[in-house]
Amino acid sequence: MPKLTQTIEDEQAAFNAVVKEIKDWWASPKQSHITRPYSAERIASLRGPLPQRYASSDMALKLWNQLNEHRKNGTFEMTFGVTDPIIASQMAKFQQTLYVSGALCGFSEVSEPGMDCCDYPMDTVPKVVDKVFKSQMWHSQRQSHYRMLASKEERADLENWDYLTPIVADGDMGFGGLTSTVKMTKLFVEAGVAMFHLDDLAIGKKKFTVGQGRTIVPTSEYLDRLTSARMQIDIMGAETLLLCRCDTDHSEFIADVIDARDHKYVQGATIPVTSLRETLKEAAKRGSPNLLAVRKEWIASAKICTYDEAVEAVASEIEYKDYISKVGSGIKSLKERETIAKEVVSKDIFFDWDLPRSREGQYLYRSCVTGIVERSILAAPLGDVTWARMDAPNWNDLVEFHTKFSKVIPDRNFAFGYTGDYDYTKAGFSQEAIRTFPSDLAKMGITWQVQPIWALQGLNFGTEKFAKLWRERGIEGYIAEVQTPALAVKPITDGFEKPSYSGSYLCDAFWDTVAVRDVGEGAGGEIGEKRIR
Ligand SMILES: C[C@](O)(C(=O)O)[C@H](CC(=O)O)C(=O)O
Repeated sequence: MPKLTQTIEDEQAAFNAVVKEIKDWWASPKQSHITRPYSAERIASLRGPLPQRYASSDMALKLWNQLNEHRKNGTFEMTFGVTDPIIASQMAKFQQTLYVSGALCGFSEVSEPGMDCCDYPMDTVPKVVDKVFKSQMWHSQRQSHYRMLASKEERADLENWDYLTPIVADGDMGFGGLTSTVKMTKLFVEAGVAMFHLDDLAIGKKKFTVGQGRTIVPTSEYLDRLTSARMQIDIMGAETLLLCRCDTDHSEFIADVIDARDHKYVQGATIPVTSLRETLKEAAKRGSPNLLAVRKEWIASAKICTYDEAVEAVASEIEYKDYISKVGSGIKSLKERETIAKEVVSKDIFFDWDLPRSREGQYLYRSCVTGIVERSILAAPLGDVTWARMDAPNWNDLVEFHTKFSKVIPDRNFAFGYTGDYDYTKAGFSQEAIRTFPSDLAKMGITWQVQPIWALQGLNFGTEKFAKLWRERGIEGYIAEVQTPALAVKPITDGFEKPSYSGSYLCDAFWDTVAVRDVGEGAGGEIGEKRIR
């Protein structure tokens, strides 16, 4: 194998040039809001020798401009979840962006379908992004070819859609440890994604069906996840946007207590009882039919609360005030809180956060808007857009989150998901409030809004209706209810003068181009003047 012949000086000069290029790039307007915990030198050393150019960068810059334009004007983008290129092509007419939803991919893009538990392979969503992005390129290609077959005058009446709608994708929790997040990020960038989101949920613990809440990871692990993705984007020299999603709302558990920033939200037992784990084990042995009820009873009997609440319950009013002022607003671990309480509270405080731990080791967590704001603000400098995913459309929580966040980091672009089974009436929304909800959200800076799983309701519903029609009315029903109205749409969808959902003229053009040699001079030169066909 030949050795590289470069001198050490040349190698150093080339390295220094890359470092400078990275530093200049990070100072550019699109990058300057990001704070990295690593140096340009480190990123330069992690780069390979053949710099690549990624379409992801073009799409990210396009999305970034769209979002900032919305932010300036108080307007917003409304998109929905898609995994199918056919649906994506029609969305280009009304949506500025597309969303590749993990939940939808888990249902329809894998050989083992299932609930949104993030248990599908790590490359599932990137592969769908790749498929959809390639379809966008293909639609752009066939459209531009078709247009260039027409004269300038004719072109004015032809369809001219922007099929390159930036794709936002679901990266869930990064599908493993640091290296999985790195690999997934690489796949997303290579696939042409404009932005993807990473959340703070614990891997393998995304449950919806057992009547228990979600589990988040410690703040430090969430930040590491985002940093891993940011590092990989930087290694690739891409502009890809990172959406920092925070799923702390209504989370019931935290996977670990390694980060003191989380301690004030961890709950413990304030009565010395048998541990929850032992209690459940005993109940299972006895054949108790409802372990969830046993758990509920245990939680009530152990008087579960946070450490500060435990202090409040025992201390006098003056002692508690003293305790709170000594704790202050900085980070204080449980140990530090206990030391302060020992100093200022005359009575003993019993607090044990190990007693309520689950059999998987999770700690009980108390979610609140302040906690979500704190996490999101710590995460923000690693990403470009923020999404505090809510379990329900709670208007007060939404206002509190976005107002508090914006006081610390103004002008942020936020995302919001209209999750499929949100009950707006139950959440107190009037018909009028539902109507104005999207624009009311936009007033708080929520510029990117998505209905992630429309396909599960909308497509299912539409397919069921058509299946019934086809069974009952056959081709007569098809012609009356599908074909005739579809062909009546002007301009004809994806088809121009000759209805064709498949862009057959592009295929013809390949034949024409290759066959030019046999048909003689001139055919290939007539583009823009005269049809080849
Ligand atoms: C956005 C989401 O992550 C998805 O996979 O589409 C889901 C969607 C949903 O549950 O409606 C989520 O919000 O967690």
